[in-house]
Amino acid sequence: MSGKLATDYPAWTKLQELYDKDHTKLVLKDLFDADPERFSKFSRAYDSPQNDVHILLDFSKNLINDEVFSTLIQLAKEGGVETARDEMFAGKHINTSEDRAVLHVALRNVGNEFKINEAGADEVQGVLDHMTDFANKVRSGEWKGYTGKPIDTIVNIGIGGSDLGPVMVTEALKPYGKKGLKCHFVSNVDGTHIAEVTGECNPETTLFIVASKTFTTQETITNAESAREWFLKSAGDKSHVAKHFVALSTNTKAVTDFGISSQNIFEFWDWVGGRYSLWSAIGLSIMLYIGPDNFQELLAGAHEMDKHFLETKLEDNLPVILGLLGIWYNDYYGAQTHALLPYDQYMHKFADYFQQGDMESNGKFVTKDGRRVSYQTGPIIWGQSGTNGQHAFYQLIHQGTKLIPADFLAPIETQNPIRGGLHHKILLSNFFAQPEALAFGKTEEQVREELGAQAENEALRKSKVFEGNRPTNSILFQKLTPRTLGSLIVMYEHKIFVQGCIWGINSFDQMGLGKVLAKRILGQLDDSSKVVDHDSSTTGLIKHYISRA
Ligand SMILES: O=P(O)(O)OC[C@H]1O[C@@H](O)[C@@H](O)[C@@H](O)[C@@H]1O
Repeated sequence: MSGKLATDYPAWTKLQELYDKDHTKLVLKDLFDADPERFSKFSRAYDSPQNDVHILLDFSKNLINDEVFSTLIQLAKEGGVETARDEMFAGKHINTSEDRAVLHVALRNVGNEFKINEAGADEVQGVLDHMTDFANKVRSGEWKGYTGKPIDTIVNIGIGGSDLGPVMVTEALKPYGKKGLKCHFVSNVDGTHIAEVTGECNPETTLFIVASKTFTTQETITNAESAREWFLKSAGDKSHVAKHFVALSTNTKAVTDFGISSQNIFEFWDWVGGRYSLWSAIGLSIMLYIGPDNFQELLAGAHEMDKHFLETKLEDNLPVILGLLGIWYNDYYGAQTHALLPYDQYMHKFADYFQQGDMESNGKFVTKDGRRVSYQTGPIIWGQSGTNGQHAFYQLIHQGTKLIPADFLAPIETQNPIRGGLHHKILLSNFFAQPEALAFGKTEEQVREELGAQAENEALRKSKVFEGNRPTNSILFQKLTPRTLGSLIVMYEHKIFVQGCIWGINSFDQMGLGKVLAKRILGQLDDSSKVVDHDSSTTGLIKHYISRA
């Protein structure tokens, strides 16, 4: 990552020329009519080395032709994606503002294939062993609560990267979860969240996992203190905390100050970014739920996709292709958003997860060398599982005025083949139908034929036209196994990397402003005479609150 501006690259300029010259001609119907081989040309199959993960990426329904595609690949070359990628894997401090390496790839370095020289990288296995030992004890019932009962409920207390990954993965891998083990996730500082969750827990059989890289995050520490208070109301003796509270953190001092025993700390390192941390100790709730073997599978799938990203030439490289297509719409077509639409109910938190993954990474307006960009960077990521989204917001994607590139994802095999697979066939028929409808729409002529005598009603006729030409990727994978999920997550992680690299921004830092202001305001909320140094709106709001609280 050079910190260069994307506009410095000749391919960037050439893409603008291609857009100006050709975008009116990039009509999917015509492109498919002109080339019967378009699907095979613009799709790529990924098969894992042991042939247990299959992912097909069909990107033929994108507004591209050969020249656009090859120029996008050229942009990746000029943008130094390969060099930056190699630097990341080698442990170079590519997070320049924080002078840190970016080594989530070291967390899933199965078999130590990548040689990484960075303090802590050689401790990864030790922490995994610690997690495995602990998970086995809890899952087998050997680990007992303060009254001698086994644990049947885990509560992960964390926010942002210390919450979203564990939530998303435990939901996605429910079929692999331990029956009878309940998992809760408390993130919001709104007391409602912890109160509702503890309301469902028995202190004798509940394990709290306090997940915080820094162990200073106000929401998490407040929730953890409240959980401890709730627990001690029943347990009485503080020495029981050790059986019911563990911590996942890089800040061991703050954890022991909190009262958690040093044996119950699962560590990680400053080169693990919060939004890339589910592979680290932050994944303890995942391991407890799906078991160490399945967690290992998740890591293996992640590692295999790392290798794919590292070793595959750019034009066949899934994260590179996804990243470049995103740039094409974001920077040339003016698309503001990108939708993630998994046709798998278990993936219902996938878009939420990548909302943070992508938007916190690439929502930046200065390059790594401090220049303001003159182009759009990270897109707004959103989405929902299909088919629910179809009955909510797809109308706007089909007939609205905005261009919304979307990724459709679906498993070939369902985990729940009820009624002879009927549900899954219906689900998949929608998965196939939507991108087709988005691409090819319905012309006024077709509407006229359908309407018969009513076709003379011009308003009615026009309202039924679907212009089509709305771009999508279709991603079909075999089955949502732990290994496949690991690969899918990493495919998107590296997509974000590719884009950040070309935009010249630092995808791995995060500067918080709201957090600092909130702390100052907290000290003013009890006394209106303390409400100083704000604009009149903020002052008015705080004083209104104080007068009525
Ligand atoms: O894990 P901790 O340190 O509590 O941070 C929790 C979260 O805080 C947010 O503001 C972001 O920076 C996230 O990336 C991070 O995951």
